[in-house]
Amino acid sequence: MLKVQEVVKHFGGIHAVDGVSFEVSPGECVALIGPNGAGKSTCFACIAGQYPLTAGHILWQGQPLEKLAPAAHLRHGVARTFQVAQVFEALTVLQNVQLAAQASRGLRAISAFKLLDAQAREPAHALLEKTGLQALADQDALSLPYGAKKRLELAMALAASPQLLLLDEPAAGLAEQERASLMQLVRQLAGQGMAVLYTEHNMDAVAGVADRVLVLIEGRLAAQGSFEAISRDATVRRRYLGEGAAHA
Ligand SMILES: Nc1ncnc2c1ncn2[C@@H]1O[C@H](COP(=O)(O)OP(=O)(O)OP(=O)(O)O)[C@@H](O)[C@H]1O
Repeated sequence: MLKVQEVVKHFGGIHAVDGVSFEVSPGECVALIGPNGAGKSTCFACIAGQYPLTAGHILWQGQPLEKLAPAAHLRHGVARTFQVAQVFEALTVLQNVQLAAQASRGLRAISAFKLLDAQAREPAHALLEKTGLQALADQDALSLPYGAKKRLELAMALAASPQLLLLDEPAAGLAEQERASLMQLVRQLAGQGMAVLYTEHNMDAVAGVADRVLVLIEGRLAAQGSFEAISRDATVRRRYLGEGAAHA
């Protein structure tokens, strides 16, 4: 289980995250939403180990995650994706996933590339199958359409066999059809027992996908519950989802 306990992150005088606590259990798909500047990215970055905390704790399976470097997260079953998909454009789709699988076993990237081996091929093919990329296995990542690049980044994250998956705006930049099918995949991953936490601006990627929605406003958790429940919440309606509220 992921336990975020009273997390505070200040940048000088800016209280980006101001005492946030929540938990994500295995098998649960949780969305972190809120207006621009609410602290979503900062909160997410704290969990992913990008920033030292001003105060509070982040525990994963009882381990203090905030004490681990981001690179060590994979070894503890925590993988992430980025808002703008990050893949190796000079490699094929299959090679990207092979490399990710090997890197997650602790091989340095440069030596891992030289060692792209048959051993990692089968699991990599299975991941391409799972993420709907099998037909593109031998295509250079450079020439992939953006939706496929987002899928590839997800396949690379899955190559580490994570138990906690952190997705930074998985639906950003995707057309409606691509978004729906990617979020269906995300839902399936949680259904298979993974703990999934994602930030999102697009409510189509939250409604019917997230088991629970956390709403951040001004660095604090303003509401949490099902999408239906938070949609009815007076504060959330006034500050984010409701009539006249500005949201992207
Ligand atoms: N590295 C930083 N240095 C200084 N201030 C920062 C930094 N990162 C974020 N902030 C500030 O912290 C606050 C929260 O920003 P954050 O990016 O976490 O919000 P967000 O909810 O992710 O917004 P958006 O939806 O627009 O991405 C904002 O006031 C922002 O300007």
